[in-house]
Amino acid sequence: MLDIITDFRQIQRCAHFIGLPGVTKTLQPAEPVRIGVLGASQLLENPDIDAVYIGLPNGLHGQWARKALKAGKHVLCEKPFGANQHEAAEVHALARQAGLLCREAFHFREHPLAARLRELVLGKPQPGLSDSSSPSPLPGWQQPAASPGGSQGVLGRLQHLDVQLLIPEWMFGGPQGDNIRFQDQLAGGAMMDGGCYCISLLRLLTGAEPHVVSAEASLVPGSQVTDGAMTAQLAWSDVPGLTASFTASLQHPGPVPLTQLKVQGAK
Ligand SMILES: NC(=O)C1=CN([C@@H]2O[C@H](COP(=O)(O)OP(=O)(O)OC[C@H]3O[C@@H](n4cnc5c(N)ncnc54)[C@H](OP(=O)(O)O)[C@@H]3O)[C@@H](O)[C@H]2O)C=CC1
Ligand SMILES: O=C1OC[C@@H](O)[C@H](O)[C@H]1O
Repeated sequence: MLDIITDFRQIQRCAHFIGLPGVTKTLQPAEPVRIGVLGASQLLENPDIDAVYIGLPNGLHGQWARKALKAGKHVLCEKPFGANQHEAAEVHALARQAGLLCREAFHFREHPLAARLRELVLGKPQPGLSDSSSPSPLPGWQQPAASPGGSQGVLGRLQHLDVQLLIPEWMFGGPQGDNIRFQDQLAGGAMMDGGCYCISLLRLLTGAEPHVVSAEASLVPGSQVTDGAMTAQLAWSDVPGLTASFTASLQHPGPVPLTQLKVQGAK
């Protein structure tokens, strides 16, 4: 968050940071950033504000992204930027229609490590905000490449990728607690929390859209929809021979988080 504000300070039109009660009071940036505290609706009505960051629980992303876009604001929204496919498509369409940027906060995609990984695995540079030559009406938005078949990294033709994002139960208090990650009505669950990173990474490293072959969720006690862990097998219909798997968990028994990527190529 502070990095984002620091960046905003380089841009004249974003010199003022205005936020919600309880958020801004902990920040003490140097002049000339001016801090104000407004309610959310006032914030969206303010013509001096160009962009908003939505750091709410998952189940509220869609409705606030819609409100912000309708108010003419660019949006940086926490991941996942919709609670379901319908909501994500609606927000995406709204942003395109309005010619506004709506960016999902997968910041790992902007790190040099991600660029290097993509170069190694796919042999292609990374699309993204850094590509200022993009003619897209939404800066930084690009169609994923149709297929990774034509391009190869150091491992040769890609065969299988496996991603693990395992968070120990103690970190968020487990399903008995009140963390947003375990709330049905806030679109919680391991798939929504960590699984979306796994899919995002797989899309980044292959440049193509996977589909689900099979998936197995372990639901948290008392819920019909919130998964404590999710394992899935994926494939790519336009890339024969390429498969992937991932596991996202909020109930990892280990003492520390585990994030791991394994890539198998033909070489
Ligand atoms: N990109 C990244 O690296 C990270 C992304 N995230 C994402 O950020 C989002 C928020 O996660 P996190 O910060 O842990 O969440 P928090 O539980 O800390 O809540 C964040 C904010 O949402 C408000 N809020 C919480 N519950 C409700 C509710 N029921 N109704 C209205 N407002 C509510 C909180 O207000 P109050 O304080 O007043 O309760 C708080 O301001 C999630 O989508 C998560 O996936 C999270 C961590 C890292
Ligand atoms: O970056 C993150 O790491 C831990 C997750 O639970 C969190 O929501 C996520 O965004």
